[in-house]
Amino acid sequence: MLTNTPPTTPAEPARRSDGPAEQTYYIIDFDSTFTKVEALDVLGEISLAGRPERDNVLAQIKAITDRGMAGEISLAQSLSMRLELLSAHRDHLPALVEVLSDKVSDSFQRNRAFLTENANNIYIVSSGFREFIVPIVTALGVREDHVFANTFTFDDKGNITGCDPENPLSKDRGKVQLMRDLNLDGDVYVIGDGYTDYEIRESGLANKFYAFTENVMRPSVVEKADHIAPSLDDFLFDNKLSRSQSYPKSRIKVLLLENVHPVAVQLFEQEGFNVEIRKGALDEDELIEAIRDVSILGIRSKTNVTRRVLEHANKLMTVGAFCIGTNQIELDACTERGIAVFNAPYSNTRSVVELAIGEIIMLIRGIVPKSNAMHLGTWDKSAKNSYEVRGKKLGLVGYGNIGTQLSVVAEALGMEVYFYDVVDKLALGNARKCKSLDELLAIADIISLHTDGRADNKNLISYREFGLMKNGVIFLNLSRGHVVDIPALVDAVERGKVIGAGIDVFPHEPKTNNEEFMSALRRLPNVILTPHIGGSTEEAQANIGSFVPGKLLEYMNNGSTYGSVNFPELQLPLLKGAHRLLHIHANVPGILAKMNTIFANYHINIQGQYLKTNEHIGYVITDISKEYAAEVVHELRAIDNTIKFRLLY
Ligand SMILES: NC(=O)c1ccc[n+]([C@@H]2O[C@H](COP(=O)([O-])OP(=O)(O)OC[C@H]3O[C@@H](n4cnc5c(N)ncnc54)[C@H](O)[C@@H]3O)[C@@H](O)[C@H]2O)c1
Ligand SMILES: O=C(O)[C@H](O)COP(=O)(O)O
Repeated sequence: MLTNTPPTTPAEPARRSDGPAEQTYYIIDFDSTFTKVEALDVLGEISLAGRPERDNVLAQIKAITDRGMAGEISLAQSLSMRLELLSAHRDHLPALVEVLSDKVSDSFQRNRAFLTENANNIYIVSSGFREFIVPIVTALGVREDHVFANTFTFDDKGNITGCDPENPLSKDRGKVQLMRDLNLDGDVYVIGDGYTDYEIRESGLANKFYAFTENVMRPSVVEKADHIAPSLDDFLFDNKLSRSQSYPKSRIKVLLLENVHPVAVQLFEQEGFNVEIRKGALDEDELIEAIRDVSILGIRSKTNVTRRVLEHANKLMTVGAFCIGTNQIELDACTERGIAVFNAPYSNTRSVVELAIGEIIMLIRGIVPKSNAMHLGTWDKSAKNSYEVRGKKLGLVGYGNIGTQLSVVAEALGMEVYFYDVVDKLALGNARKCKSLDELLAIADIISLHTDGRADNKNLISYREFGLMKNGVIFLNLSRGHVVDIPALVDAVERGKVIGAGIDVFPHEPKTNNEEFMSALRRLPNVILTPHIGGSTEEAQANIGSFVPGKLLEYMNNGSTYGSVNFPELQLPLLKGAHRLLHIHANVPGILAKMNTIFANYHINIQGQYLKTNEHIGYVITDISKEYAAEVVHELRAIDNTIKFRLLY
């Protein structure tokens, strides 16, 4: 006997645009498929809260779940073992439903329309329990009488004692039995993460089994599947069903290098992208190998995205520098290929400023040699060559985001600030502008570099520049390694021209933490060496980890390029009730006219159109009504000088 009544008449045909068969039924599992979690694990967390044995019991419950899902123990065994451990009560169920309603799989949340539009053809078949499944799935449009699951048994005090033994779903191969009883007339597609879902296909009662891997990937299940569905979008795309994503994001690869913050990984995964992470940087050849099928690349300061790399990056649409500097990316080559580049221009500014201030104080007091000596047992209490920063002249080379913020904080400590920038910048507070680099170098007691990493800045500070500085100057470089000529700095330190230096960036930096740092600066006195950590604070990395994906996702989902370092900047309205055509082309005359001629020829109603160009490319976004001939897209792609074309809906 079934715990709920199967429909007595065949389900009505669903309203689908262009589905695979006349009558197709979708059989969907609940735990770890419809929701991200196993409900009995969550019930255990609730029912065992506050008990000393909680963690131990929860681990046992999870292990039993996994063994059951992988087909290692029978379903009946798995159910009864877990229920016995749970100590759950009827009163725990509302809390369970509340937790589960927040744990609906992201791709199911996104595709509610599929669930409601096809409600007559969708069945939930689960070894879970109706008591929590029905409220969750019906809220998203599934019919209550299409939910087939177990039911709990309770004692007279309301404790959960087990499950109704009459229900076929409580038994081994229960889903197979249920599908036999349902006797659906048409194609049957099963979507699930467990072995019991595959059993339906194995028994010949389904045409296809889709292993759903958005939440868990079970190798023993995946190897049996007709298809692997990393998300519901992927399943819908595969079956040409209406869906929320024009192209399933699970088929779009994101490669994140250099240990970017986990929040970034989470943001891309939440959106359904296929994310690969690597801890270190890659050299050119390694990146060429890794980038072939990548659409979104995330790097930090050590991965060079060269023209040669880009020649192998046929799918690449956008690059995110999870840092401030973009000198490691060949921006012109990206632009020519229609690849939009974004960075995080302010997220670690404060961290660099704080390190600079800290180092200035440490260096001017000679703390590093004093501390080193103390570690060797030497007590050298003296004020010689130890100074306050108050009243000292701080010279900033580069007065951008970091330079200006350092200027403000340094003034608060009583320093006199001088700056030199190639661009005419507004002086903040009492800071004084210098007319030339030479003027600044001659005036300052402490010199700190904050220029960007453009190629022209190579060896900006070399023998001549050190020669212009005061004797006994303090020197900091937290900008880019190539800005300082290292042999000249070594010479200046050895001659006592520079009596203290703080260096965070180097012309050659190790790719990973396992490589040795090689530099002529090693072992020089009163020189603080740090491994390019100016921006490496928890706060900065978390800020960058959410800021940059925000930009990349806006570009991918909406086409907006606001904040791009190489694309014409456009902040676009959200796409509603239209299809959005994104056309990137070389900036030559007449492209917009050609596009609009195509729209006119096909009588297309334009809902909105936006154009922006820079010296290299033009970017045209056109929102059009949903009904149009497929040839329109082909013709737009074929316009001369088209670099890239994308369709969003
Ligand atoms: N050490 C780290 O971990 C770390 C962290 C963040 C940023 N950075 C680096 O710090 C530097 C500054 O960052 P920002 O955010 O202030 O950049 P920014 O672009 O806001 O400012 C750079 C300024 O330097 C000026 N400039 C360029 N070349 C110059 C020159 N030759 N002489 C004088 N001025 C020149 C520019 O006009 C600009 O005003 C960048 O190189 C960035 O990559 C390092
Ligand atoms: O450009 C930057 O923001 C800094 O150089 C920091 O780079 P990182 O992310 O590689 O530490």
